[in-house]
Amino acid sequence: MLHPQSTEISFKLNNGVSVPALGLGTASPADRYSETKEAVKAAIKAGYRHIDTAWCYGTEPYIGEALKELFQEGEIKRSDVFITTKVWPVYWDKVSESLDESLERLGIDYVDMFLHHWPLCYPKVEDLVNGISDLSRNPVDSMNNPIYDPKGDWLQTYKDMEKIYLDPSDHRVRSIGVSNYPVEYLQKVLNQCSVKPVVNQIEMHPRLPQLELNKFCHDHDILLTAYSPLGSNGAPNIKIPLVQELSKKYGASANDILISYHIRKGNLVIPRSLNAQRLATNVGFVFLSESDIHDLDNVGKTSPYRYIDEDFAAVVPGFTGRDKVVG
Ligand SMILES: NC(=O)C1=CN([C@@H]2O[C@H](COP(=O)(O)OP(=O)(O)OC[C@H]3O[C@@H](n4cnc5c(N)ncnc54)[C@H](O)[C@@H]3O)[C@@H](O)[C@H]2O)C=CC1
Ligand SMILES: O=C1O[C@H](CO)[C@@H](O)[C@@H]1O
Repeated sequence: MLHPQSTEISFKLNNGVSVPALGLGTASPADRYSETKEAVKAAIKAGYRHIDTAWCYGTEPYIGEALKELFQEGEIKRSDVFITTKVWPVYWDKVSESLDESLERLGIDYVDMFLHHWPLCYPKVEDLVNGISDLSRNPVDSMNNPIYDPKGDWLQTYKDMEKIYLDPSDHRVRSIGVSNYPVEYLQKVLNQCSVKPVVNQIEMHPRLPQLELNKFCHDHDILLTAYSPLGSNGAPNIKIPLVQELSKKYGASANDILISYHIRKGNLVIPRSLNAQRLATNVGFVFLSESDIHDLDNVGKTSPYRYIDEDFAAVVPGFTGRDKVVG
């Protein structure tokens, strides 16, 4: 049976906006930020129409350069590409400023999706050397423990995003959503806010299948976006024996199996690569069977593994500690 490429599959967000299932991740390593420009151009030429970035990645200006050239060359127009950015916790109470900075760096006047990056609040601590907009990305005390803003209220960030989205004179965002939200936080948003998040972007792959969040989000018409689908740096998930087995069974790359796993479940997925050849070849969609999906879920069901595990996430229930994760 013939199947479309992963780049040709789209889903509908709960506000009616269409989103390509496969997006390009752009959390490039700091010493390779500038390569993001050519990666974005290569991805667009390979058929990608969805780019995931964030205020804190440092790659927005390079994505902006790529988009400018792609628009000038007539390769795509703005409405052909879905762009996501995110507000980082140092700007938990400066949502509008964060959005303006992102738009300026990206060289565009709206984003298709604007996400609350983490439900926590950092104080604004100056860091003129390694900071972002001269603020420390992850403020820590003298013992290297994360410090949080005592006046902070993570829900306020989402409420401020909601105001922007609902203001009929403000056209800067086409949809709003969240990232790294556990079920109880999503429930709080549903109880206290009027705009349902369109997505929850979370780490998800066979070693961290996130079955509880899948059920909750699908029951509430919230899409999940899988980050670190390959297992982040070095793509360790490619070596999972079952992934290798399915790769042989379907005559597809292990990368395609790991991406199709999410799309087949109706979720979005945003792998990262700076390699033009990989970007062009890893877009095959594999129509995995129900039993393949079940088996892939089982890889991490009993002993889930989280690759992105940073100290600051300790305040978000269930989101930290490699030994403590709930799949
Ligand atoms: N919302 C959030 O808190 C987070 C969001 N993200 C987003 O998700 C994206 C993807 O997650 P990442 O952690 O970047 O990791 P990933 O799981 O996409 O893996 C990236 C790694 O895989 C390598 N790779 C890519 N294709 C490969 C192939 N075919 N064979 C071998 N190696 C390959 C890359 O060189 C890189 O080292 C990010 O770039 C970012 O946009 C990532 C982390 C957290
Ligand atoms: O999006 C993100 O990327 C970094 C890790 O790559 C993480 O801190 C953040 O959630």
